[in-house]
Amino acid sequence: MAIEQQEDKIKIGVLALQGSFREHCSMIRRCGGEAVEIRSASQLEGCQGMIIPGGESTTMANIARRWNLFDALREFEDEGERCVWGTCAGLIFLADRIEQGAKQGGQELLGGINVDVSRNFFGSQIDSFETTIPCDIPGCSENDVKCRAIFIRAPAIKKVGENVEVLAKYYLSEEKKKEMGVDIESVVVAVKQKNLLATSFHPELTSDLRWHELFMRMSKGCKPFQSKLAKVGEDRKPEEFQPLYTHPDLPVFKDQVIADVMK
Ligand SMILES: NC(=O)CC[C@H](N)C(=O)O
Repeated sequence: MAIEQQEDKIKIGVLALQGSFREHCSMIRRCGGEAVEIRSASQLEGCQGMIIPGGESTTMANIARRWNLFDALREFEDEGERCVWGTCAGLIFLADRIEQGAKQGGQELLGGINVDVSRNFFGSQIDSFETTIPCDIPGCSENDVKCRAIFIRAPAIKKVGENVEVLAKYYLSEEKKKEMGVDIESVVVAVKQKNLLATSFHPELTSDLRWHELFMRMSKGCKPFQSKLAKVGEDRKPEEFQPLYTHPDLPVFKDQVIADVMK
C-alpha cells in the first residue's frame, strides 16, 4: 500500500554522485513522495530524508569530497531531525566503524550508526547473489514479512552496538560457509538507529516498496532541512573544487601531486 499522496509531498533527497540513485528516486515517486537528486548542498534544502544509494563507497566519498558535500551531509544528518537511509555502499557510509576491508589509508565516512561493518563481506562482484530473507519492517502490517534481498559485493554488519535495532539477518548455509571459508552462523543485514536506516541489500532493485514505505513513514514527521552552512546559490563552482589529492592514495592523483610539485 503506497503512502497517501499529499499536497505537500514528503521530500526525499537521493545522493546522486554515483550508483543506483535513479532506482531510489523512482521508488520514492511510486510511494507518492518527491525525489530530488542531490549533487550540491543547496539541493538538500527542504528535504526531510536523504538516501545514500549503493555503488562504491570510496568512489562516492571521493566525489563528495571533491564537490565539497561532506559538511552539508553531516549537517543534514547530525541534528537528528531528519532521516537518512544507506543501502549497501550507503550502509558503509553510515557505519561508525569499518571492521574489515577499509580502503588502505582509511576512507571518509559519515557515521552515525553504532555498528562495525565488514566491506565486501560476501566476496567480490562475481559472488553477488539474490535470496529471500525474513525481515522485521517497523510499522508493516503484514505478518512474517519476507523480502527478496539482492546482495551486490555487499557489506555485512559484524557487530551491533547500543541503540541499534536489528531488522534483518542473513543466515549462512553450510555450503555458503564452506564457499566463503568462514564459520559464522549469521550476519546482520538491516538496522535502524532512531532516524537512521541501513540495509546491505538493494530494495530499490526489486519491485517491493515496503522498505521505501518504511523510510517515507520515518521521514514524514521530519523537519525540512534548512542549512546554516550552505545557502542556495552558494554551491561551489567547478573551478573551486577541493583538489582530490587531499587523499592522495590513488596512483592517478599521485601523478598530479608530483606534477604540481615539479611546477
Ligand atoms: N553494491 C554496493 O553498494 C557495493 C558496495 C561496495 N562493496 C563498497 O565498498 O562500496
